[in-house]
Amino acid sequence: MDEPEAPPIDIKNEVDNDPCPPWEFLYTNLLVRGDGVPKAPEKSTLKGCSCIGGCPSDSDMCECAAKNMQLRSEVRTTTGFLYDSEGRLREFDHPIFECNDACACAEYCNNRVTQKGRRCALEIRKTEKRGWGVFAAEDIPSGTYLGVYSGELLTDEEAEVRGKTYNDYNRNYLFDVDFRYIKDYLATQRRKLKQRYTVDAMHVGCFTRFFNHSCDPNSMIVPCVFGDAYPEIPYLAFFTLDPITKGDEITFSYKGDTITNAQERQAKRARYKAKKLLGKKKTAKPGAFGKIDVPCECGSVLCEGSMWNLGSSDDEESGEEGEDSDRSM
Ligand SMILES: C[S@@+](CC[C@H](N)C(=O)[O-])C[C@H]1O[C@@H](n2cnc3c(N)ncnc32)[C@H](O)[C@@H]1O
Repeated sequence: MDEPEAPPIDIKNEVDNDPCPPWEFLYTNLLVRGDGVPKAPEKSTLKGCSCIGGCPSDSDMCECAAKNMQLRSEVRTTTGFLYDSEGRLREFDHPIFECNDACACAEYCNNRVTQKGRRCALEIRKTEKRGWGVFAAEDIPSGTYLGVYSGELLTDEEAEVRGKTYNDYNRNYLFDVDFRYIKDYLATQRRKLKQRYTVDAMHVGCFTRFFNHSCDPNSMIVPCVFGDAYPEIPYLAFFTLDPITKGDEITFSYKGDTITNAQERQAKRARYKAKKLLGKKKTAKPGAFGKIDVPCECGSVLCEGSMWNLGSSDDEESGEEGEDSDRSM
């Protein structure tokens, strides 16, 4: 995935003398497929729309717009595409089906956003307690595409083996691709989920491998599919949830429990502040999958004390359904 308009990413460290993060990985925006993972779909297997010029997002006449609608069970409040006319994501709860190489529509179609790459300015900076992190180098509106979680695409079995080793070193770059929508979508095509996949950004990846966890994140991953040849292997696309101010750290939740509605997020913060829960952290227990028992240092008012899903919660706000992954990040 080329990013012709992506501004360079500066690396800064005002914490200690490390000149840059350990550069122990190959930099790419692509997924490098491991053993047992199917090859990227041939163009001939992709299904596209037959729109001329830009796709009409307010009409189901566009096959791609219809695809974006079909898993949205709730009342339609918006038209077909998940992007607005500025290319900002306006709904975070659904997989994105972007127009692809098999579509007849033009390059300027509103339904081609992540494939054009990052446009916002970012920095990688050392933090006091969370290693290196990613920061905004300009104000960034909500719904802005940030980048893709690239890396080695592994079968679940291979990831399980690697995860045990990574946990010994206290660093984990595995992200399970087990979004809720996948089974529903495959069912619409009379297919069953046969294999689960994980992206490993330890040895191969891009700046997104430096996103730290927060219990009150300002970005999240939304699965993005180009064509439907392999809906079980979407790109993991990061979008800002809230407007982000220049200098803020950009984070996501490793637990996949992100509240996508802005008012609900605000209301939860207000509840936690009112109850003076700041500083009252849960004790991190050993993970159900042998995950690292590292205390969370996100510092947010919603901090739950742990970066990972560690089994049952005794928190008064427990019961929120996990959305993405519960084995790795
Ligand atoms: C995907 S990496 C993120 C980049 C990492 N900070 C680095 O320097 O390479 C995940 C690791 O970052 C650290 N980390 C991320 N979020 C954290 C948090 N909220 N509190 C403490 N450590 C965190 C943990 O060591 C975790 O295993």
